Amino acid sequence: MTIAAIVVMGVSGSGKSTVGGCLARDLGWMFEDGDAFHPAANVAKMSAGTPLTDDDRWPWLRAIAARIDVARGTVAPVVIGCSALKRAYRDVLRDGHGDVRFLHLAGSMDLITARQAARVGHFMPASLVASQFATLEPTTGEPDIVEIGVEHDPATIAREAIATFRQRGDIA
Ligand SMILES: Nc1ncnc2c1ncn2[C@@H]1O[C@H](COP(=O)(O)OP(=O)(O)OP(=O)(O)O)[C@@H](O)[C@H]1O
Ligand SMILES: O=C(O)[C@H](O)[C@@H](O)[C@H](O)[C@H](O)CO
Repeated sequence: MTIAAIVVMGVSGSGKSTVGGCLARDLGWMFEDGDAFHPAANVAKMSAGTPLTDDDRWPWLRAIAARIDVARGTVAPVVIGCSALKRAYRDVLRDGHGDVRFLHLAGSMDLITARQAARVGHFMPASLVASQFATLEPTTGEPDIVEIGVEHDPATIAREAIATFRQRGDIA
């Protein structure tokens, strides 16, 4: 089975863009930031400190699934950062194909809130991190998800993720 995408998932501030960039570079794959697929209204809402609803998220998730479908069609796999907080969201991205894998960047609310508060030039306020944790559904029972803690530096996390995906036979 050729993998179409590795989705780097986790709450806002968990390091999806940072780690996803390292991962894509190390694999020689393209990187896409899921934030770029949000309609402007979603970005405005988050910037104002209001969490998105399911209805806000469905079109965004479908747009990311469509990008994964392009990767599938062109056989050019992609790393995509997308919070994918609920199982139903992850199912939209899987789209029943069996060729999507997830890297879940897991960490404590304290650590991630501190990183988020220190980050500059991003629309997402640190005040939304708590709601991200409240929305995050456990990934247990989803064998296509590899979880790594965010205490390590991004390059180490990317290396560990590649070693694990290789060990599992997901990637060459
Ligand atoms: N493993 C890490 N160790 C130390 N700092 C990190 C790590 N990962 C990310 N950071 C820092 O934490 C902040 C948040 O990271 P990043 O923007 O990559 O998160 P994100 O999950 O993409 O966020 P969002 O979903 O809000 O776009 C950044 O300032 C980044 O430099
Ligand atoms: O599902 C959501 O609540 C949003 O998509 C957020 O997770 C943002 O995309 C991102 O994390 C902020 O940069």
